[in-house]
Amino acid sequence: MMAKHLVIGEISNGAFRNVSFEAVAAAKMMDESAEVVGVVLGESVASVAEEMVQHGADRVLTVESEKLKEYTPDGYSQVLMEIIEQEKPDAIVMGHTYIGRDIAPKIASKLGSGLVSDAVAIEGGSTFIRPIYSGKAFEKVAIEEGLQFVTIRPNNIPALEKDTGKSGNVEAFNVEVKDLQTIIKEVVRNTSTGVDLSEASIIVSGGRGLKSEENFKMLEDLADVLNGAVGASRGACDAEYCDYAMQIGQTGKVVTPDLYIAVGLSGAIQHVAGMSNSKIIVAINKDPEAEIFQIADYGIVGDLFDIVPKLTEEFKKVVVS
Ligand SMILES: Cc1cc2nc3c(=O)[nH]c(=O)nc-3n(C[C@H](O)[C@H](O)[C@H](O)COP(=O)(O)OP(=O)(O)OC[C@H]3O[C@@H](n4cnc5c(N)ncnc54)[C@H](O)[C@@H]3O)c2cc1C
Repeated sequence: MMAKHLVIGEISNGAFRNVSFEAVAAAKMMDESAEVVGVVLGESVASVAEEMVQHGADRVLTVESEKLKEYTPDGYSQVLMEIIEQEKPDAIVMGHTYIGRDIAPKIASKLGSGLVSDAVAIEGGSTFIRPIYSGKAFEKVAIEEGLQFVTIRPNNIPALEKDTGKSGNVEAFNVEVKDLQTIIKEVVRNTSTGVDLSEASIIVSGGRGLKSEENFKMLEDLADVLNGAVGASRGACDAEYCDYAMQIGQTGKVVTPDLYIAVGLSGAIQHVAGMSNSKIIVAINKDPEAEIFQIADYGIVGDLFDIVPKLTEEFKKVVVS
């Protein structure tokens, strides 16, 4: 019998987070012949749900309710449990985002299943590779029987190419959302650029070497040219040069962009824990002994106040936006 893989999509600001499509690709990698069923919860999500089909899902179930406008653990777990009970999937895949990190263990415990969290690659369909010890090592976890429940780290498993010719196969799943124990009254979004840090393919990250909040603008200019996002070390956040929402590291966000440009930050172990799996790391630091150079693919030793504006100007000449 054909296996069924449920992929829980995520909407942010009215559009899918890219990890939703990466999760569809992961579900296919786990079993190419499986039926992949997308799930989207939210207030008015039916209009965008088709995009999951265009990225490889066979069909998509939507649940629309004012109560699901913002993520709440009780609202989501109640609805997802009903869908899981009805659909009886062989696997569940979702992003290792703040929602995935919160809801996946709750649902796994309700189902009495295991959970592989934060997978960055899949081998042979049922062996998952995940970082351990703050990214210093990787472990392989094989699921031998029962439900395969996995969260995947954004930006690691490539999404399938979008086929805009595909359409249909979006169904409303009827479920009454019970009264919530948590009511979200307001969401204050505090990000420096339009690009989501955890999904950005290019990140320009600054440290205490920037010396002031005004100087951080320099990084925004560089990030804008590259269509990237701006991140920071905790040193920069503690010094109030930028908001803690931008902190990368052990106690901040974990990122895996294609390009990470570390500017005026020393490369403390707690910072490296959040960015060492970036595909290419470029470090700019005036101290040739700075630890960041030990993990950098390319290093520029010099004064960031000279180098960053020059880089921005040079990239402006070659980057076609
Ligand atoms: C429990 C715990 C959790 C932590 N979690 C995190 C975390 O999640 N993320 C994190 O980042 N940190 C974290 N830290 C803090 C971490 O240990 C470091 O203190 C912090 O990362 C240092 O920030 P920094 O590199 O910006 O500052 P510094 O270490 O002060 O480095 C500044 C760098 O800028 C360079 N510089 C100065 N001026 C210039 C210039 N003009 N041009 C070029 N280079 C220049 C200097 O050479 C230096 O290397 C944590 C610490 C603890 C104890």
